[in-house]
Amino acid sequence: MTEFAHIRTFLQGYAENIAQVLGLDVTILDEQGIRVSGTGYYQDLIGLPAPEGSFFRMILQTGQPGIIYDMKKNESQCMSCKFLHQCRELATIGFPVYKREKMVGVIGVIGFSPEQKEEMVQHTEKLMTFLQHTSALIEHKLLELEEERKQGCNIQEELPDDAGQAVYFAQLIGAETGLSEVIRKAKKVVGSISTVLIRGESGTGKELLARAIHSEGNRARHPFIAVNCAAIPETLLESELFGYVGGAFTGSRREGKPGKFELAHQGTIFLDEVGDIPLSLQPKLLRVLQERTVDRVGGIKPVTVNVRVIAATHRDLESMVREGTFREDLYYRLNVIPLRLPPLRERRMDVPLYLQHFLHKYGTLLQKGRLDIEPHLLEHLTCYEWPGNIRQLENAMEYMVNMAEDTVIRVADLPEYLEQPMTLPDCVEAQPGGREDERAFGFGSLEERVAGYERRILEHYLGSPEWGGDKAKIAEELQISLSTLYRKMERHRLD
Ligand SMILES: Nc1ncnc2c1ncn2[C@@H]1O[C@H](COP(=O)(O)OP(=O)(O)OP(=O)(O)O)[C@@H](O)[C@H]1O
Repeated sequence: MTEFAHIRTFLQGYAENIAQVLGLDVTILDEQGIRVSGTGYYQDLIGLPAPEGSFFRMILQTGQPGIIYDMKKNESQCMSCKFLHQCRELATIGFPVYKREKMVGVIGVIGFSPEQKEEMVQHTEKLMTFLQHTSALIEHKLLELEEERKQGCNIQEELPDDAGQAVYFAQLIGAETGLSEVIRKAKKVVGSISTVLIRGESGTGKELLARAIHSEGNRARHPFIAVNCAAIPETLLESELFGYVGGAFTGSRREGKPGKFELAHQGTIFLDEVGDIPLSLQPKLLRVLQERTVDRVGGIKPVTVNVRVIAATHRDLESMVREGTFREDLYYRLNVIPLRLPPLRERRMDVPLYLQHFLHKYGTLLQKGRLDIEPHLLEHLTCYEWPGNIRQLENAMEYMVNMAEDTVIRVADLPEYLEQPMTLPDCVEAQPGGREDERAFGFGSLEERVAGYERRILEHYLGSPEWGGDKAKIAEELQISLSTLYRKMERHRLD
């Protein structure tokens, strides 16, 4: 774990304040060259490594502050940075951050416009002094944290690595379009203790929204603890959530262990997939929500916790209540502030924004530079249903950027399961600019279009109740052998 792991929220907040006051962009890298905070252009790249050979990496190697006015005229300083020729930075000043003489990161201010550059040239000395002070302040913060730990606040030691990962509403793509309504509501409750229930299909950004509510509220300095209730075996979930006292059961730690509610003290607990909490544990969760006290397994003394609860689920809790698999009282206790994240297919106008965002992200991460998507492919990706929502779209873009042979993403770079949108004439029709021949025949090479058509035929027969999934009969109807049918099904990943 790097030194900055526990102060990411602090660093991002600090970077944003500096950027606002100076009118320049700010970025901070940790000792491994990972961008832990950034504003403007660099905000999208938080969490990603800075390119090898870049100016800030050089500062991490030499430990010396540095200034560059016009990267392209200073190739020696930017060494072998793969991004040199796409670099839009006109002026950069970087300063190392130390903790007791050990370098732990680098902070920099950047100008992208000629006016910003001019400002930086005029005030180089002042900016350098300012960064020096900022670097000292970050060191002070790290030492303070170390001191707190020494004083026995060992809860911090147990926090997962991502507990401090700050997310801001402005970072959510779609914040000004398809998500504006839900974000408007969420912003109203950032400072409240009331329980929030986020609904939405898998991959719609429920955890990201929960993190933004935490990061922009008054608990941001304290932990955000995420628990996926569906991923933890039922037998362990109770002790994971509520902790246990020493010797509570065979194999338990002698000194006992705090549960996630205790770890989240003063911060936020995110109960993901809350609909999967077994009925047997629901009364205990209800008690925490009502009384804000936790009973450790095997314990007799309740522990008071000050925790904001944000829960999320893709399940239909109302039906579960009717069926008796989810307690009604718990449902009402959770559903105080309901927020719904719409699936991508309900906000197609946002899809191009996500495509561009992930193109930029993976273009940078995979050191491929600036990439574009063929215009008609962009249209068809916008048409696709994206059942896995943003997560699926992100993975697809990562695949396509890997496959791209030059600076343009083409049909040939699509993952196989995405060949489907090429055969969605309705969607093309719905798109302004969809050409008549595309509406009739899909798009891509002849082979790709025929394959798409074949897939639709197979899907129809295999899915139709009339044929009842009887492959021998379907093969006969299509006048192919059974083994050919299986081969084609495998090719199209149908089963
Ligand atoms: N609005 C958004 N802007 C940018 N990226 C997003 C957005 N929403 C989601 N993502 C990205 O999509 C992925 C899935 O998001 P997240 O884990 O928050 O979804 P989820 O609804 O909690 O999924 P699940 O229900 O499967 O746990 C993450 O990589 C996240 O960073």
